[in-house]
Amino acid sequence: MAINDTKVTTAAEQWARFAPIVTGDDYLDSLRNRDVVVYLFGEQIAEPVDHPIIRPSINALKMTYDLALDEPELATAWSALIDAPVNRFLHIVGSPDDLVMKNRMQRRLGQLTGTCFQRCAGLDTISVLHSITFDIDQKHGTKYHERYLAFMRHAQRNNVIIGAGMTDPKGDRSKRPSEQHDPDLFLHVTRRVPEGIYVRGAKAHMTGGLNSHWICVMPTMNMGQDDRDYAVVGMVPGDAPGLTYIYGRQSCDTRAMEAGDIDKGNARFGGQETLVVFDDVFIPNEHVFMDGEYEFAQDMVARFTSYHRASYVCKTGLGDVMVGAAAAIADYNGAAEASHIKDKLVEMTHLNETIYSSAIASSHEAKPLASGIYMNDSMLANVCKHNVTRFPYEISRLAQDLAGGLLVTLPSEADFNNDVAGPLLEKYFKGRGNIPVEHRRRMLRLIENMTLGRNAVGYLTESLHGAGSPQAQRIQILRAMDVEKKKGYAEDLAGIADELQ
Ligand SMILES: Cc1cc2nc3c(=O)[nH]c(=O)nc-3n(C[C@H](O)[C@H](O)[C@H](O)COP(=O)(O)OP(=O)(O)OC[C@H]3O[C@@H](n4cnc5c(N)ncnc54)[C@H](O)[C@@H]3O)c2cc1C
Repeated sequence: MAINDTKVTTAAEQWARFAPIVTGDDYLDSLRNRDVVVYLFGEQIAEPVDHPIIRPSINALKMTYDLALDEPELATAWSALIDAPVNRFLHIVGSPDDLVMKNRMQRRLGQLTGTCFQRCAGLDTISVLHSITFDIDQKHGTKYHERYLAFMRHAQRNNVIIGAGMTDPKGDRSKRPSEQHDPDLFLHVTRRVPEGIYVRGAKAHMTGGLNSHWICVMPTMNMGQDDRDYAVVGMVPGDAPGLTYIYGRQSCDTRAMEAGDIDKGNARFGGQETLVVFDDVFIPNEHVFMDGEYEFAQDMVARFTSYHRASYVCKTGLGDVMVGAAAAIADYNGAAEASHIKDKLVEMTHLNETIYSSAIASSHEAKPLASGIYMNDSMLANVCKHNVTRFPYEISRLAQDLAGGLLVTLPSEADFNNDVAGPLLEKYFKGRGNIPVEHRRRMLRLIENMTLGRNAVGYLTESLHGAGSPQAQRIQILRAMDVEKKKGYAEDLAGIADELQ
């Protein structure tokens, strides 16, 4: 691939194009008329904001702005950096309480949207950058922390969304970045000029990338000396020249193109993942926060996962919706009073609250780092995320149990609107008492949406792989579990003297 001579722009020029966002509608406006290259179903999309498949994902992010106005005590915080209140998704965590409040807000947004609202990875990125830039400066005498704070002042004043581009395509998993057959399988620096750097490669599965104002690129794994050019962290505007977004398909996504809103299951809200390709994208020095300090990549990933694995508490908000949906459909079916139904709702709640408790505990147990920021307890954050890789699947199984087979055999909205088929369906799909058939259909479609359809991405598979596949948590738990110390407790109580060992 030839090197693009994309125009060198300064950080000031990049920020000059932003206007402060206050309301959810301001946010929608901020995404309009951007010069972004987006492919979906083999076509370039002129205006993503108005596309029926994309719009629900934008609505979910919009909710993070709406909530800040509706429930400011939950979704805003005071920023010492600009001496003003800021959206909690841009707040630099100064205490364990900040992390607890963040978790509460995440659960609330899960309840309101029933999907991934796409802003947590960005928040966790700005948290980890605070301490990593500080630590690199301490060792190398660089100026990354100052640059980071300057970026954050702009970000907070303009109330922007930052997406996290950590996961590279990775090619052959057994090989390091510098060993891949194609050097672009991990994002890397291709050129350094006095004003900044150029990066090439791609970031995979990027949540809300297209809906973000900035994308932070950062390493996805530990790096060695030969991987120097891959050890790069920088902020790229979401509409930077050289970026191409290729939209990820979701199960049942074309239902968003159909008439009517019932078969969509959750017509208003959805998630979004894209492959984001960087074709020699320029990053001005002011927005470069790591360039070649490969020995910090491992710490950066470990700290990011400490924050981000606790952020999966958001799935408890979706779990609340699932418990509610399961209880409602049992009620509509006339089975709500059965003892096994109540017991299954108890089981779902128990699983959901177990996730919540590990996340909240991890935040309460947060400790300060050298830069002054607080970080979640890593063991408990990993336990939280590991629970999330399993419990939503069991919660979904129980919701499907209570829903009955109609969950997957219910005819289409078009058939319900048909003059002949419609009345037959109304007659034969009547449930309990005066509950309208439409209520039953809507609740079944919501459960379908979250366990088999578009939002199963956010509730199930993202729960499995997002922030690292299950094995990544087991490795962290293994590292931190200190079995030798625990053997000591047991041997002490068992009366096994040192001299016998
Ligand atoms: C819905 C969704 C949203 C996401 N959002 C974001 C985002 O916003 N930003 C972002 O940066 N990332 C995001 N991710 C990416 C996520 O972090 C990765 O999916 C995750 O780290 C796993 O990587 P992978 O998908 O490449 O799977 P793979 O690496 O291919 O893993 C597949 C399996 O192979 C195993 N495996 C992989 N490598 C090895 C090895 N070397 N040795 C032994 N076993 C191995 C894994 O344990 C796993 O079981 C998202 C993912 C999903 C599904």
